[in-house]
Amino acid sequence: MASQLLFVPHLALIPKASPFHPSLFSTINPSFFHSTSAKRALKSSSDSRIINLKAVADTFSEIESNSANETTALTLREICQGFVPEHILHRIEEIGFVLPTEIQKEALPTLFTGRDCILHAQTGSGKTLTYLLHIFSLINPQRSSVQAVIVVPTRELGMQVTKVARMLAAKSDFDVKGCTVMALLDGGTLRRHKSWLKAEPPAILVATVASLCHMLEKHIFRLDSVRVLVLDEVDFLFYSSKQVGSVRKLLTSFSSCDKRQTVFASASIPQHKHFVHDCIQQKWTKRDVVHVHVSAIMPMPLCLLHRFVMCQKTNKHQMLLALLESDAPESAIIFVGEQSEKSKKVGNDPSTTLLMEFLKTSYNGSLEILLLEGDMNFNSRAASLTEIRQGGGFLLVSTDIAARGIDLPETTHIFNFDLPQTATDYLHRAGRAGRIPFSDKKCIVANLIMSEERFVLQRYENELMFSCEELIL
Ligand SMILES: Nc1ncnc2c1ncn2[C@@H]1O[C@H](COP(=O)(O)OP(=O)(O)OP(=O)(O)O)[C@@H](O)[C@H]1O
Repeated sequence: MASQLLFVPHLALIPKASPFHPSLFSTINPSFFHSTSAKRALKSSSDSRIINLKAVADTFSEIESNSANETTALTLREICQGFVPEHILHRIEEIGFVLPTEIQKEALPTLFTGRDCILHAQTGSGKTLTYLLHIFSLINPQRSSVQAVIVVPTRELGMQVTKVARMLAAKSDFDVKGCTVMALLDGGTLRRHKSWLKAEPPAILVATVASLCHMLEKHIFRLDSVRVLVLDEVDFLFYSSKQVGSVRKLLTSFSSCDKRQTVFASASIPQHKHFVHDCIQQKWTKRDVVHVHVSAIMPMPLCLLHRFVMCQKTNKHQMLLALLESDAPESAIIFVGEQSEKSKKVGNDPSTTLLMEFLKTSYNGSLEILLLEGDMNFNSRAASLTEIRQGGGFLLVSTDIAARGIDLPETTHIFNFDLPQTATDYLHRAGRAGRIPFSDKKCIVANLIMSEERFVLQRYENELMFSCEELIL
């Protein structure tokens, strides 16, 4: 570590509370500091005692891309060869996944050794493909049993993961037995799934916790045959009061299975050292669990530009309209806060309804206006997402239900019509944009805030190490 800091002596002058204190650099791979571009970039700022946040971010962005060019890049095929079946490798290349993202490069070799893993990397960094490729390396399609279970917090994320798994497993020209994937999600018809699980168990099960636990309690299937259990958005599952009890029970049951491997994934794992410690203590993971932490000092993707506009409660709708007109997004998600119980009780309309009505009468742009919120029935929720995925630009008004895991790569703008409740929520909402790996395209996160909320946003900026620029309309 000392040799790494030789290149950045000025960093020692930064106050300890700063997000750029040298201690934070301990997570960077040492080879990174020895690259020519890193030396050049860090040297050029060595006179300055005041590190501008944006300048450091830009420097890192440049260093990251330069150092990527300097090292000989292994392809995904080269990393997976000998582990993942040929027809899957062929399929990923057909889809266009040739180079690995950072988390794929770092985590796949560890996953292939059979060790438990925590995949901790930015939103949109390709964690789904990471754990799916590993699952395909383990599955024996000849065996009639559930061999991998992926637990997700919402039906929408479950549908998306199922779709990706099926797309990879789809038979190509190769003469191979397909690998079946079942979605066991809240709101589905469990009776049909019960018979299917018993008669012809799928190799991969993508499930929400409640539905999965129901099947386990009714002895419709057992965990014994499961080789790998993935918990996607693991911090959300643990923080959700409705789901945490079942999640703990599931992990405890799985801990007694032979030949088990447990994988956790998320872009945010608050207090991750405690989390890892707890997992080992509770035997939810083995002692040699690996925490693969990519972009540890920059949790927010650098392709996102953050802005805020000051407004009054009474002119928020007009301000949003002005932003939509000036920015002309290709596709956008507008996040609105959940309606409080108190507001429901007195019979107020939810903010989502009011905003939808406003946009339908006032917005003259070409984007299709759609709604996604928890109170809608499952069919309407699915219909909204299907419509979005059929192509064409969209303006999706949503609560935090769309904040986790949903992958709509065409999203160029995020509007926080209401500020999220926590910095973690901000990270996941913002991360619905900028989801095309290896792309140079910048996306916008715009916050509509009242003056008294400025300090809240400032707190998120400090915690997540990004900077937000004021926009005067
Ligand atoms: N190697 C790759 N090359 C190109 N694109 C990729 C690659 N791996 C994944 N992607 C694409 O990147 C996008 C984001 O991937 P994914 O949904 O897995 O992100 P994530 O890390 O799970 O994000 P989040 O934390 O927000 O859930 C997807 O559209 C996926 O198809």
